[in-house]
Amino acid sequence: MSEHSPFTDQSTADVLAGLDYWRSLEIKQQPTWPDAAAVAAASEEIASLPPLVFAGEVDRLRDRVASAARGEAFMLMGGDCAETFAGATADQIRNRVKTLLQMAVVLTYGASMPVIKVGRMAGQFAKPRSNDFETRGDVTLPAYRGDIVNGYDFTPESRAANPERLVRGYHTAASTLNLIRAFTQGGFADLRQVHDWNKGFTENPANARYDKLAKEIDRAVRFMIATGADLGELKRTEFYVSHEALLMDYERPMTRIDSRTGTAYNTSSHFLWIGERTRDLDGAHIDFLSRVRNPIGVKLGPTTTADDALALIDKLDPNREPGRLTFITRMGAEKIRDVLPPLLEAVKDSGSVPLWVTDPMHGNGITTPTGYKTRRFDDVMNELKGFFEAHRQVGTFPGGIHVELTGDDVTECLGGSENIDEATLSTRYESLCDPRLNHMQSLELAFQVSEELTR
Ligand SMILES: O=C[C@H](O)[C@H](O)COP(=O)(O)O
Ligand SMILES: C=C(OP(=O)(O)O)C(=O)O
Repeated sequence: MSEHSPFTDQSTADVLAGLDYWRSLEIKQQPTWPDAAAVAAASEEIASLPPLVFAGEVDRLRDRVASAARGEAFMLMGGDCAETFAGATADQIRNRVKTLLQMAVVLTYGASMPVIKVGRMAGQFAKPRSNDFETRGDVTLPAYRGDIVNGYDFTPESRAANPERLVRGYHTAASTLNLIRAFTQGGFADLRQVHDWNKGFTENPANARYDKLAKEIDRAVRFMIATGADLGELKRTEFYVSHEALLMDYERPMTRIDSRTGTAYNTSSHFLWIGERTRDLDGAHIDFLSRVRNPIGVKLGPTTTADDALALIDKLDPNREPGRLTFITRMGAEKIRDVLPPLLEAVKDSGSVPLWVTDPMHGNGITTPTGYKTRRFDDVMNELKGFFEAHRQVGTFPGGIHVELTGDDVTECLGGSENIDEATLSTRYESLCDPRLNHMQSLELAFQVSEELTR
């Protein structure tokens, strides 16, 4: 079995053998399952269930990512930090899709180019953690690793990793994706309706500063409708899903050989990313994802060197395939202006054209004295601005944003036009892991990014 292989000219047996090569490598952030036989049975069951996405859709997204990397489109990726099984309700899924659609309209105007909409949804159930254990008082239990692994309740039973959750994760992803497809193809995404929702946002006096931009968008949308643009096209929209490819007992059985090409596709999602904690060059996650055809993202934190970025390109995109690789930078507002430009320079000179996306959330976490994990809206915006500045400085294209958000009126991040303060956090803090922007904060961010894009 080869250590690393290109996609072409391989027998099915070789492709399949390659998909298990990661088992011989160091692997991070996996749960300790109490019952190996039960995990094997769950993985086998998942392997027998239908794919969640079709390889042709994955190919189309790769083309879209390629166009964004060339500066001809902009990517919007967003959703929960950790999706939960209980949260896979019609209302919550609708609110998230609605928020992303609203943001996309605003960004489309700012970028004057198509926006690729990707929900961090239908599979974002596994979480990497800083510590394997959590202590409350004198009780220490395994950390919560996402609903696909264990429960959030702080009891030994709930925190034990339970392989039955793997199968439930599949079914919850399936029903979530089914509703997303219904919403985005069945009329809910109608541009005229989305535009009306956005009017609600800017009519709120708290958002008066966006009035001018909102009026310009209004004129542009009305012009488009008046030109008689294809009404069918206004009603539907392309929408993709993504999640962190973390939990191998789920990702491996969801990876199948495409009958059209004989190559491997991870059919759990259109787009998959590798997290900051699992992107070791010689580790299991990088090897496994180097062998699937999906467009792949890699998170790059503040310690990333130019050599790291170049080595990741060689490993994940040896053929320099357009749309294959996305770098999602999450440097922190204080560091991005220093750390990002040298990376952009080095990669620019390498001949490879990855899509550059900013995640302004993960480098800006703080914990309040009362114990709430939160982020300041101003820090998030500061990192976003730093991202645009760095690209302007180097002459590369700032191709997208990746944001933890929800469509609900939660109080998890500080600031924004509603001025959420520390005392308010407790009123509706629902995230089981990291804090998300709420509906209003998400739209406000879209307006500010749109302003940045029009510059
Ligand atoms: O979403 C990202 C990580 O899973 C999260 O930041 C880890 O949080 P922790 O440091 O509380 O484990
Ligand atoms: C864990 C995440 O991010 P990072 O790997 O950048 O910390 C995440 O996006 O959920």
